[in-house]
Amino acid sequence: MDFQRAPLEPAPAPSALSDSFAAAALGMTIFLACIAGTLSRPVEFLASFWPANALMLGLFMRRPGLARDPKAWVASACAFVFSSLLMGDSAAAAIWLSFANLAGVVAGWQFFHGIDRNTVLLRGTRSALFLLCGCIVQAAGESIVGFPATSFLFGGTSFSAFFMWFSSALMCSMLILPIVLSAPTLGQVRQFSLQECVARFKLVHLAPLLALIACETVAMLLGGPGSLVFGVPALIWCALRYSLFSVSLLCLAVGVLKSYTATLGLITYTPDHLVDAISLRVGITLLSLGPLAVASFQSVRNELLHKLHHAARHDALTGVLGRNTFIEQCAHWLQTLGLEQHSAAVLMIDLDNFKGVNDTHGHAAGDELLREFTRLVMLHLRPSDLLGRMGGEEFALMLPNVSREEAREVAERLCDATRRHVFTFNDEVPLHVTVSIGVVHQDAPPRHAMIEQLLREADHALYQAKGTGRNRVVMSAHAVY
Ligand SMILES: Nc1nc2c(ncn2[C@@H]2O[C@H](COP(=O)(O)OP(=O)(O)OP(=O)(O)O)[C@@H](O)[C@H]2O)c(=O)[nH]1
Repeated sequence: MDFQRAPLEPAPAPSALSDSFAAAALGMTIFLACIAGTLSRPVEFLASFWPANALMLGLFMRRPGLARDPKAWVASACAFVFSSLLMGDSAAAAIWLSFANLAGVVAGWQFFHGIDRNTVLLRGTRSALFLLCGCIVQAAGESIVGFPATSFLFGGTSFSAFFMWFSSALMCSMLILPIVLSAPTLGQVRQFSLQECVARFKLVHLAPLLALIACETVAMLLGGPGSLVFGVPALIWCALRYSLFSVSLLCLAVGVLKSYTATLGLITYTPDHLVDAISLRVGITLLSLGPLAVASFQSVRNELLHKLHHAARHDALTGVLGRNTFIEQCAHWLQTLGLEQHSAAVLMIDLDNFKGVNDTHGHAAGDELLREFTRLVMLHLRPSDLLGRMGGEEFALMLPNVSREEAREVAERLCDATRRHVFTFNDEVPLHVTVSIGVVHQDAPPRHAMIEQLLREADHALYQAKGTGRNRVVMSAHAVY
């Protein structure tokens, strides 16, 4: 499914102000990236590391609405031209080079535009392969337009100019794009809790990173052509343990390190060392492909496992705990917190004459009623309360640390709220339903108290509520010993 071709999701329509702000922010980001890239220029040749184009393409892929906004293109074009002029290029060179940069982004955007969004955002099993192809297309786009300018400006053959540009663009895209695509959203950053992170941290989590540092140190000390891949096992280990974003950052760090240490070994990124420079850049590009493929595969797998785990533990219709999970969690509470002599109440809740709803309004309406009823109940619960669907139209609720009176009050409130609530299905006739509730309360549940016993007592009370006319709460007189 992940490689199925489908248009990217349309972005929500932002306001004109936020549109302009986004375009201006993009222009400023591109400008700064261009300045940073220009600083990596060897004398009399193109920059050896140029992150601006991949950054622009990545932002477009993350926010497709931006790519459809002409203001974003104008802001980026201005950023390319002004930064080039600022760094001393002639007007003709600035315009030509900027045009080449934009041509690469257009080519990359055209490639990724029709691909399934999960695949584009590196959450598909074939994402890494699509990423490589997209980077090749982007690099080809900019180098085809830009290489005549290079040989014109800096001399050398057209052949060397093309391949120098192509290999540099390919490496930059492969190192920068995954970072932009997997970077956490603002919402995720806001949710991030440093305290939680520190609490979960174990020294063993650092092992893959330390292994990578060790491998790269040995690679630097030993040198030689094979040293390019010394870090691969450690990078794969990182890909198995860390998030895709972290792995992308590590690939960038390793790529930049390799690129830099090669210059100490006297490779220069000019046509003087054409073959070595191209070979190294393609090597770095392919080096990060493996870890990125593993990391994106891992993120797909983790997401699926999370969904599977959630589906196994929750009721598919209402989203509350399933029967087994409810019993498991209540048992856990009794075994742990119950030891500290807390009190607890268990409520069995059953909609009255639900069969009539199904018969009169249809099964779909019955389903919708169950969903809405669940939402209604949830409004009256504390975060520590547990709600589970025991089957059909029967729910169980565990209220930890409540007195007998409080438990009765909660049950009465639920009964009352259900009676008053108007259920509607697809604008049809409004419907009123009632609920019967059986409650068992226990002061200081004994250690051996079984949730099954409590449920049985609550069920017995529910049976009495049904037998005495429904739409009521019955408190069990029994306690579990
Ligand atoms: N729509 C829908 N109906 C369900 C679901 N699960 C069980 N039912 C129906 O719920 C109805 C329960 O009927 P009964 O056990 O007779 O209960 P009741 O009609 O509520 O009567 P009392 O409990 O005695 O008040 C049956 O018709 C089941 O088919 C479900 O997931 N969705």
